[in-house]
Amino acid sequence: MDPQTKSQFIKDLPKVELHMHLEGSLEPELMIEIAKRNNVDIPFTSAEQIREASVFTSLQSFLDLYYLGHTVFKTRQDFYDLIWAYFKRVATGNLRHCEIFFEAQEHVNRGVKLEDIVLGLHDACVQAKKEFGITCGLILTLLRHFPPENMMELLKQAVPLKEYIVGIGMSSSEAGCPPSLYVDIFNFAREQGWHVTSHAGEIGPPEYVKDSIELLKIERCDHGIGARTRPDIVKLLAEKEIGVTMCPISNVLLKVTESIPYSPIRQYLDANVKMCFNSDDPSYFGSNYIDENYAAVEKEMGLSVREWVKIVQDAIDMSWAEDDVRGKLQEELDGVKAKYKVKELYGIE
Ligand SMILES: Nc1ncnc2[nH]cnc12
Ligand SMILES: [Zn+2]
Repeated sequence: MDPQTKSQFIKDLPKVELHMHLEGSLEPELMIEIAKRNNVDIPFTSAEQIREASVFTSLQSFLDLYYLGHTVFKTRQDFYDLIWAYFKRVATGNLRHCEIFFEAQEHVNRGVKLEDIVLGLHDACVQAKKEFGITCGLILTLLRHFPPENMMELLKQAVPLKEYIVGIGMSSSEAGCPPSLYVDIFNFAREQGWHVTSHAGEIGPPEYVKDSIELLKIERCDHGIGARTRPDIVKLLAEKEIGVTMCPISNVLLKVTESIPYSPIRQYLDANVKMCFNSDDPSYFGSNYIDENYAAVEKEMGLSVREWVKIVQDAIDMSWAEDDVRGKLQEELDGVKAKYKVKELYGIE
């Protein structure tokens, strides 16, 4: 495929995003606007200042700014506006389905009502399906910098809102927070019928990936790149079909990997680990959304057509979408394969 056709082929692929923190899509202009209308003091008066502050030396240096951004949110409308801005942006990049992390624990601990958050987000999801044909699942994401008891309290509060929440995730820094601390939390979440995933092996050691699989029984692994020095754990990911949701631009900007080719993308592809590419916190990482992550991987690594099809197929297979949505995504991927004669020219069914 010539480079121009290849780039169009990658744009045409139906995008499925499984690792995006809603609060990480807060563009600086919207942060300023919501802070003003809610009378929240933040140490910035312009979007430009926030962009200038968005240069990071580590995961923690990012989290410090990121959680400051959380403080502007108060009302149901705020959450609607935040997710709506994401939908509007990604609709232009052919996003078809997403499962989004929302970090209610920060907001509820500040006094915001969980119901306002969930219902504000849900309203926008309904509208996005109508207006853009985008489907969205909401993942209530627990934060490791709060104690497990606080996580459990939030999960219990979320039970009556169960129908609006597709799964439970866990993020924030892994430092000093091994998966073994959260066994009861994940047992409770699974008992409620929620899907479960967790950040593991972003900055944490390989054992955190293994323990998240074996103790927390995660269905997919967010980042998961920390397993790369342990072939036995990479094999476990492949054998148990635990897909990893990779975030290539995030890993480079947070100094987790030296560059995109130095992440384990090639290693995991060759080991037949399921994986997909995602944006993590697009607004804080130079407004690089999922389509820009796809383009960056192609620019740095030049994956084959076969591998690109696998990435999107894996994302569909890893998703927690209902069967009808999954069927529609499959049809769209098959349509792109037919358009580019992928079966005839590249031998992929
Ligand atoms: N990259 C990341 N790692 C852990 N927690 C996060 N929350 C938002 N982005 C995150
Ligand atoms: Zn993340």
